[in-house]
Amino acid sequence: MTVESEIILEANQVSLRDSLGLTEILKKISFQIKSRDRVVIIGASGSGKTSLLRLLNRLVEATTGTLFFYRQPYTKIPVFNLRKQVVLVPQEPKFLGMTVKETLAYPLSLQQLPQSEIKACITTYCEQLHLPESWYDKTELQLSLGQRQLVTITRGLMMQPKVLLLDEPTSALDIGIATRVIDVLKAQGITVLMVNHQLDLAEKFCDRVFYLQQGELIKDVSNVNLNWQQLKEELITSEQEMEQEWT
Ligand SMILES: Nc1ncnc2c1ncn2[C@@H]1O[C@H](COP(=O)(O)OP(=O)(O)OP(=O)(O)O)[C@@H](O)[C@H]1O
Repeated sequence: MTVESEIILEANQVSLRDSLGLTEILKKISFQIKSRDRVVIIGASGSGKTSLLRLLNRLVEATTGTLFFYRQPYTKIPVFNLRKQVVLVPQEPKFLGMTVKETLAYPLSLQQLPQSEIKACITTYCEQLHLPESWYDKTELQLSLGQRQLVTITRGLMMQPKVLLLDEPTSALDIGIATRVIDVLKAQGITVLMVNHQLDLAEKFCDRVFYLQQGELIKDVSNVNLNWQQLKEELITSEQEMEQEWT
């Protein structure tokens, strides 16, 4: 087996209920993620996209079913080790009172990397993503949502994870910066699962689509079978149906 076809993540009949056990948020989801897969998760609002990423980052626990990381059940892996390798970039990043530079350095200092290496890493990745030095001493209150997103994407990449989970990472970025982010992700050959409503952008980057509907994974399509136009139309219809249900 080549490294490219190695299975990194696996979900086997995974379900998730809310904390009160009243609602089934994700229903018997199964999939395998191989090295270098670039998956976009789509679906109408409330279909479970963010919940799936949170589950994969172990911010919530599966109610039934099993998740595996390199064939090891999630429950057997210390959370800190898992989160070092399966990194989540949330939609609304928080810096917990730290400056940009401290935020970028934090995960690497937890791994006890020498300061000189951390500094070099920050410089390299900030240059690649065009994150200006003038932001280094700013706090989250001094940055826009898009700027904060760029900082947390940079931090996620700096951790060189096995899998990067991105929750609408480019929703507040202008198209030029968003495209640059996508180009860098592509160049790094990183394995990615991203929630993204901007399907035109996802089309440039992703080679696999997970389609969620009311917590069910109703489609898992890759490469040759991908018809982006059809998916866009289906998604619009699904979103309209969901809106009608709400009103
Ligand atoms: N902690 C929770 N407790 C109860 N219900 C929850 C919780 N988290 C999510 N949900 C419910 O689970 C469903 C899926 O939510 P989720 O945020 O995963 O959807 P989504 O597809 O990411 O939506 P959007 O596109 O609007 O961000 C929603 O109906 C939501 O109300």
